[in-house]
Amino acid sequence: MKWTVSCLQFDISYGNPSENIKKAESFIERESRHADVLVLPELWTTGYDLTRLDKLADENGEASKQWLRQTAKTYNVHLVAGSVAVKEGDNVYNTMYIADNSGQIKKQYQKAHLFQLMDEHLYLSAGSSDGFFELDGVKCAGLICYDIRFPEWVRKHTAQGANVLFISAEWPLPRLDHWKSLLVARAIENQCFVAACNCTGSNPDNEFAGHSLIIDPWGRILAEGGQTEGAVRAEIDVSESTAVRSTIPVFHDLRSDLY
Ligand SMILES: O=C(O)CCC(=O)C(=O)O
Repeated sequence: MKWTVSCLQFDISYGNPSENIKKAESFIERESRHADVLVLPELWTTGYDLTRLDKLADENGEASKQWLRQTAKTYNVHLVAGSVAVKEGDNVYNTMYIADNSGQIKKQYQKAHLFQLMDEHLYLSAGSSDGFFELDGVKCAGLICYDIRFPEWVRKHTAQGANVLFISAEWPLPRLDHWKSLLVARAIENQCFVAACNCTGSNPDNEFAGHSLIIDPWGRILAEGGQTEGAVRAEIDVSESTAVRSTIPVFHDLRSDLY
């Protein structure tokens, strides 16, 4: 399967969902002419407006899912729709939705690792189920930002066969070097493609790094954004992941008797 994948990196308007939805739609409208799969950043409707998140969060994700079904179908594109704040009962989750190009929701993933340095644990609840899904018969996983610091969590998904990792993030500029090194390492050690979408711009507390990346299973960077808004696009041939896994059979050679 060959896909053109595009990460839509943009400056998220703080606590302003209607502005952000308008901006995302115009990116999606333009980029759907060039790509099969589009990836959005983390918390792209609200940004990290944590103190108001309880009010801004989408009740059970109903509005987000409705928007996603319609948008994916209208533009005939698979959407890894970043993440949005979703309220379930008394809890708010950092939730990623994925829809295929027929408008069917394929997956919901709630961020498993909350980033204490940005106070996420005070305002959000951690999810506890995996991010594994399939699109066009391709095994994929969706993960969110801080999750990439947990190689065991990523490996859980690739051990289940995921050949493509989609990451949505609001990764701060001071740790841009970590962002790049961690993503390249996750691609190499898991012998998979990585498509990672980070936002640009800033909020009252952080400046964000942009530099969305698309990386192949050898760890080569196929496309990289800068610090300004735009689409970061590359064609990927998913079978390359299987080819690399048979050249260096890491998954076969794993010593699960030792660790
Ligand atoms: O791990 C990091 O340095 C950044 C993580 C982060 O910003 C997040 O999970 O929102």
